[in-house]
Amino acid sequence: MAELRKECSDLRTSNKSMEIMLQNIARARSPFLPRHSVTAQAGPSNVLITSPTRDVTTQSYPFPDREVPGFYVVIPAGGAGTRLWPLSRENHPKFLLDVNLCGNSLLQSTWERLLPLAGPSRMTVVAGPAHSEGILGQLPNLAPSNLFTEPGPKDSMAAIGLAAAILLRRDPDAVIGSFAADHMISGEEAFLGAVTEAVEVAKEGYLVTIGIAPSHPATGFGYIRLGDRLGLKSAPHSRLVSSFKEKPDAHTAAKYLATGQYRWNAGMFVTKASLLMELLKEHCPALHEGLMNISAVWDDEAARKVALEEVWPTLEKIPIDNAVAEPAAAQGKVAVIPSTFGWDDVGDFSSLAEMLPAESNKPRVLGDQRLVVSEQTAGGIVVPVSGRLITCLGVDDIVIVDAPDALMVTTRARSQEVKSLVKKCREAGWKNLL
Ligand SMILES: Nc1nc2c(ncn2[C@@H]2O[C@H](COP(=O)(O)OP(=O)(O)O[C@H]3O[C@H](CO)[C@@H](O)[C@H](O)[C@@H]3O)[C@@H](O)[C@H]2O)c(=O)[nH]1
Repeated sequence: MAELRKECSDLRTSNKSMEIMLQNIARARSPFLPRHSVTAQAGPSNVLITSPTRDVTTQSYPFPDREVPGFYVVIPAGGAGTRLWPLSRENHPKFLLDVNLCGNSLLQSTWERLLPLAGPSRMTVVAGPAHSEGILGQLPNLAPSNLFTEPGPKDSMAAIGLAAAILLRRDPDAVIGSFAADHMISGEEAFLGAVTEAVEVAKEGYLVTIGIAPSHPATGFGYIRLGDRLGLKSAPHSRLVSSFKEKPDAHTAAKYLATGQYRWNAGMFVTKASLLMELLKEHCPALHEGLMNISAVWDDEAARKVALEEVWPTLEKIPIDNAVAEPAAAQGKVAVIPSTFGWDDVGDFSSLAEMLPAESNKPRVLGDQRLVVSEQTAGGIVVPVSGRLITCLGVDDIVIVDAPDALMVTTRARSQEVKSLVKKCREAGWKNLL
């Protein structure tokens, strides 16, 4: 018996070491994978994904004073973030990467930031089937029943609408807040304060967004024009949204900034689930009907599978901004909480560069500084991943990303266009590297 016990113990140790070894290998391959993650390759102790005992209702909740009762977090985790290729790949999209080498992926940081408000049982994620395993591996406290798997990308309205329709059936009074899985935020207290205020305004029957103070005339974001103050005691900063302006050109963006009346749209929406579905019914009735039909059978696995197969492909592909936010703003039903926390959608290598400390006449380095030797090369960003030495001379504002299997070189000004480079690689037959 003692021998058997020792054998079991040895086996457990070797499984454990195997897991650590595999995680270390994965990390050595890419330092941009987060520190804490249980993946399918992690070996036999990978029970989190299938374990029927993964029960969030029994988990401890360490932030009782921050909790907002009845508030549900929805994290749409879509898109591959191809502008960050070759760091991001189809199997490791931006939200699963630790892009600033802080130890957490963007998804994990999003989860931790919002957990105090909702607690694990009211945290939900909407994502495609290819990423379910990665998501559950990175978020061990996410209940599998709170991961809403969509068969294919249908843009943000269908993703957020699916979560809203399911949560509405679970809790008719649910207030939901949707927050992208792959954004960076600094000033977390200000962020939590803004969301808490947004919930108060949502309870008054508004679709509420959070407006970010713009720091430069960005062309990759939507803008929100501020309207009148709402005058709510519980939400002193709240204003009506006068209108949304999606991704203006540089000239128009500069004009917006000069007025002081615009905020960036960070794609954060807080609303009663019932209001979101009413607005959807009014402005996109077919999409509303499809989502209501799917949510009606969500808890029946077989019926859900059929509904997703039959209905999902027919749904309209439309962003939440166009589907409901813009038309509802014209009806005076959208409010904004202008806020001051730092925010970025880390959309490309140029915005990643902005997050790193600058040194004069040197590129910023994301990774091991010793691997980059440069002269007269200012303003750019170098990402050494492969481990080889990278040298540059006289190439200002350059972007170099040196992954083991692909090297990407561009300029900061053109880093938004990496997306089209990825498309070109696909056409050239390099699908396995994307
Ligand atoms: N699950 C899922 N999520 C999706 C899908 N499509 C988009 N999303 C998620 O919805 C959010 C917004 O989608 P994007 O496609 O990234 O939007 P965008 O063009 O960048 O513009 C929106 O976000 C900007 C801020 O990043 C805003 O400035 C802009 O006004 C707009 O709201 C992101 O979190 C993205 O992951 C989808 O098919 N499925």
